[in-house]
Amino acid sequence: MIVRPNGHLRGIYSVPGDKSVSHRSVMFGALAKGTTHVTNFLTGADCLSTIDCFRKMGIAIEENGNEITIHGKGLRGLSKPETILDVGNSGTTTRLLCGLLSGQDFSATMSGDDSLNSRPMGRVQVPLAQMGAELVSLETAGCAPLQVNPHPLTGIRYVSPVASAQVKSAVLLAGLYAQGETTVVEPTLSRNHTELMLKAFGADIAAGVDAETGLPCATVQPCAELYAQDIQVPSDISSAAYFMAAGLLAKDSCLTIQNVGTNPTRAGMIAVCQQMGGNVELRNPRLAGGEPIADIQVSTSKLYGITIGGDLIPTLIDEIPVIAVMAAMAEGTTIIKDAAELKVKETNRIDTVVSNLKAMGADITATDDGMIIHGTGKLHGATIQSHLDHRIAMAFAIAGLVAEGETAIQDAHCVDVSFPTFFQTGLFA
Ligand SMILES: O=C(O)C1=C[C@@H](OP(=O)(O)O)[C@@H](O)[C@H](O)C1
Ligand SMILES: C=C(OP(=O)(O)O)C(=O)O
Repeated sequence: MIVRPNGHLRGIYSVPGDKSVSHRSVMFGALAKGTTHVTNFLTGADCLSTIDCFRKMGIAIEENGNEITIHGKGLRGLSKPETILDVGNSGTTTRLLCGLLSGQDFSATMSGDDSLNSRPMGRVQVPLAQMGAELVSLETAGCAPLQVNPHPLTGIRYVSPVASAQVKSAVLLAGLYAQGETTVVEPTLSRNHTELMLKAFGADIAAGVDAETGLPCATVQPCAELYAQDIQVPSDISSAAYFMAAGLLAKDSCLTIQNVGTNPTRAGMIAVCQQMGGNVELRNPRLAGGEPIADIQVSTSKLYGITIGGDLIPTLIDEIPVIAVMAAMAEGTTIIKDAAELKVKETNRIDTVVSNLKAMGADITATDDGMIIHGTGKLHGATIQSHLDHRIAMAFAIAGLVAEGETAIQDAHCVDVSFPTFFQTGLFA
């Protein structure tokens, strides 16, 4: 994909449904009694992998554009898949399924693409094994392909070393099937869609502060049954982030992104844009399907470097590649720290952001847990290696909009994972 400079970005844009909520709508809908209708479902490759896995476990799912209907079979209604479950590129599918499959009375095997099969699964294997689960890495220890064998589960209190919603969700989902209650404590609060949605589906689940550590925690009780819900998926703030960056950076621009989910565990991008000096306004804030949403208006702004770390990181972890692009175009130094989790995404995003921004002329250095960017306010076109990482392809397409000359994004089709229509949205000339 060749991207050329573009400006005067004006008007109202829509981005697809939230990836995290879309995955969970299929999973919880499949485990619920009754029929779950979902609107604004993300039809990206990752969520289609989740649909495919549940079809292989006997769940009927109808697709009609971005509306889907899931004919749930109840908490113990899944059947043994006849083939390997193909989890594609999706870490969320894999790790949440690790928890959920641990509670079934059949064996199942999951495998994904090269990127997925090299990502760490020990982070869910360890707590799930403490619950009694049996998850066997078939090729490389701590990685998929993974076979999950049936075994009775006991509730645990797990103090997670990482703020990861995927780890938290895997343990809580296994907890639905365990004897006794299950608590997950995390170092800082990660996205809480599992807690909110499981509660809506009828689970006995509560979030709070752990008395012993003072850290965020969630506790789930063993569950008899979940019940079908209608779900309106908010538009994905992680996808809206590219439009926010484009609207702030491109010349003479003022654009609005509609119906974006602004759940505080996801909304760090808004705070960062404002702290960098960006004109960002939330219009018409309201609730849709239990989640806060708003229309986000941004306009061309002079940006300044800031320090981003601590509790903010889990609320914008997937947006860091595009935040790094904003930092390169800003005045002053941006320090991104406490973000070592970037190393275990679809690529090592510290490396892929740093090497690609360097190729575009930025002054950027990798650190152990993030990066330091000395903003120069300019970038030049280059050939960008996406390494098949959708966030890298999209972040650098935005860089290409404001760089001098042409930018070529290699393997740009990988945007399909979370935003299939990205290059047709009107941002690109
Ligand atoms: O739970 C989820 O839906 C997700 C959690 C995050 O991963 P971690 O929980 O591993 O940080 C995020 O990067 C991913 O895109 C989606
Ligand atoms: C990290 C991501 O997703 P996952 O972990 O589900 O592959 C992402 O979408 O940026």
